[in-house]
Amino acid sequence: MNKLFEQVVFAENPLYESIIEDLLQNKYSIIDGFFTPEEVEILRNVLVRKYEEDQFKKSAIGNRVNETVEKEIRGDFILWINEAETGAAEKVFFNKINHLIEYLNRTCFMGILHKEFHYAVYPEGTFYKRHLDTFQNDGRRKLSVVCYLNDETWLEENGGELTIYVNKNGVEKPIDLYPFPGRVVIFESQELEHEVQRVKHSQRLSITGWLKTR
Ligand SMILES: O=C(O)CCC(=O)C(=O)O
Ligand SMILES: [Fe+2]
Repeated sequence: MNKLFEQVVFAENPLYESIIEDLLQNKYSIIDGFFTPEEVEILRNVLVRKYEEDQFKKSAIGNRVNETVEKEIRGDFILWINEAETGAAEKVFFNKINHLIEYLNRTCFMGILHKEFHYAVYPEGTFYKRHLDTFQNDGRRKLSVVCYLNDETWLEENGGELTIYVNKNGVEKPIDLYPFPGRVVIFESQELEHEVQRVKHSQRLSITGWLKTR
């Protein structure tokens, strides 16, 4: 193949194409197995270690500058991840995320220029009431990305479903998604209200983040 042509030709990625299709049609996409069981286990171990080292803090409402802790609204504990200071496990995480971002920007001109991710732990009894992610004073949030790091023994009875409220022909329909390991849920931050149902047993582990425009 001639050199110039090689640069222009761009391999279509069926997984990413299905994500884009879902986002265009439904404003959300569910990708089971986005992270392999091995990747999930490594990320979970890092999360648990940092949590046990007390590196997490009580989540707050508002933006990073102007935040207040509201237990009635959300009860999770979070730790922001600095991409520049990541270990091996998080590098694998960001490689996958960056690859997806590159594809979105290239094929859909999405204009994702920034991202921010945090680990989250929802201890037993906690939840996150219905909200829109842009209420946190951040209109640049374009796509919300949630990656579940629970282990294989996670049961539906544990609760902690992510409920997203979709609107079909003017009728609201709640969709409950279980936080199974390896599952990633992506949705339009400005469009879809959602909540995390109360965790009834165990603790619910995840990485949540936002892909942001300028
Ligand atoms: O963990 C989830 O499923 C969603 C978390 C969430 O809505 C948030 O952190 O804004
Ligand atoms: Fe949210």
